[in-house]
Amino acid sequence: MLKIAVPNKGSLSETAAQMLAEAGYNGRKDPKELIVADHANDVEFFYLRPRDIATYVGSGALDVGVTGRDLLLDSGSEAGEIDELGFAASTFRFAGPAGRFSELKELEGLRVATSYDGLVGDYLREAGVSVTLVRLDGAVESAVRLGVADAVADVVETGSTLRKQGLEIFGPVILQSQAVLIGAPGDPAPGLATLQRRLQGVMVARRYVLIDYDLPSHLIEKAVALTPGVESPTISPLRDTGWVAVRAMVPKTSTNRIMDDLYELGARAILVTPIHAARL
Ligand SMILES: Nc1ncnc2c1ncn2[C@@H]1O[C@H](COP(=O)(O)OP(=O)(O)OP(=O)(O)O)[C@@H](O)[C@H]1O
Ligand SMILES: O=P(O)(O)OC[C@H]1O[C@H](OP(=O)(O)OP(=O)(O)O)[C@H](O)[C@@H]1O
Ligand SMILES: [Mg+2]
Repeated sequence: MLKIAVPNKGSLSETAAQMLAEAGYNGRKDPKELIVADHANDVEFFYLRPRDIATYVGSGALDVGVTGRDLLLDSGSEAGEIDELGFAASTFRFAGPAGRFSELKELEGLRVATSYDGLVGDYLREAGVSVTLVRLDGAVESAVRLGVADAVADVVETGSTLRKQGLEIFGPVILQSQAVLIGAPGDPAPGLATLQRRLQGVMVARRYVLIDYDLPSHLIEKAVALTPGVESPTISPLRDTGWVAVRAMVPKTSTNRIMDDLYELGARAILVTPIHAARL
């Protein structure tokens, strides 16, 4: 059975569980459950703290896991990143009191608060800047106001937590992070390829919709440029010989723009349907 580590709490847990459910796996029903066997799919789920997942997978105790790229790098574990999972996107940045810092080297000799001391320590060592790291568990944006640090290094999504504390980002981007599937060192575990294909299917189903439309045949080339599909759009004859029906996958976020452009071009009966599941 493939042993899969899943975040039990925090910002990754809900979407990770949802993706696995959409991929056809039977996860836990009771949030107090820590280990759940899904015999039908020949996998076993281990619900663990997101920060610990890389440690378990890196040691080989578990085959694969869902965690954040930032947590993986912070752990220093030997687990490897297998696939991006397309959620929990963030950047990892330095921040200080508005207007105080403009360059990384200005941190030399100062105190930097973070929950990711492994990641930040490695980064600053590489950059040749020597600081005192203040390791905090969370809410690090308060550290400057409360006087325990001169700057912070933390996860930034919208930036609103920083702004509310009078902080602003400065210096280079430490990392672009998102949720990732990680694997134990060595040969891929049996069953891993199936898990990967299923998760990729879920990502496609979340990211794309199907668009169908009718079109005068002489406009095919122009319409196909608007909806190239993933491989190539399907074009079927209509009873009226001057027209064709076109079907293609398009990114969900551009649906309305594409519908406007198609209508403008001369397409009619433009229909959009969600994709329930996919294997490409
Ligand atoms: N606001 C956010 N936007 C996107 N990703 C985030 C956000 N906050 C945390 N993450 C990501 O979630 C992961 C951290 O998850 P974890 O559950 O440990 O922290 P948390 O959500 O902050 O929970 P906790 O309440 O324990 O601090 C990291 O990969 C991090 O990049
Ligand atoms: O840029 P923003 O959109 O404001 O999001 C970033 C914030 O979200 C997370 O905090 P979380 O709520 O997990 O609290 P924590 O700091 O205690 O982990 C993260 O640690 C940042 O503080
Ligand atoms: Mg947090």
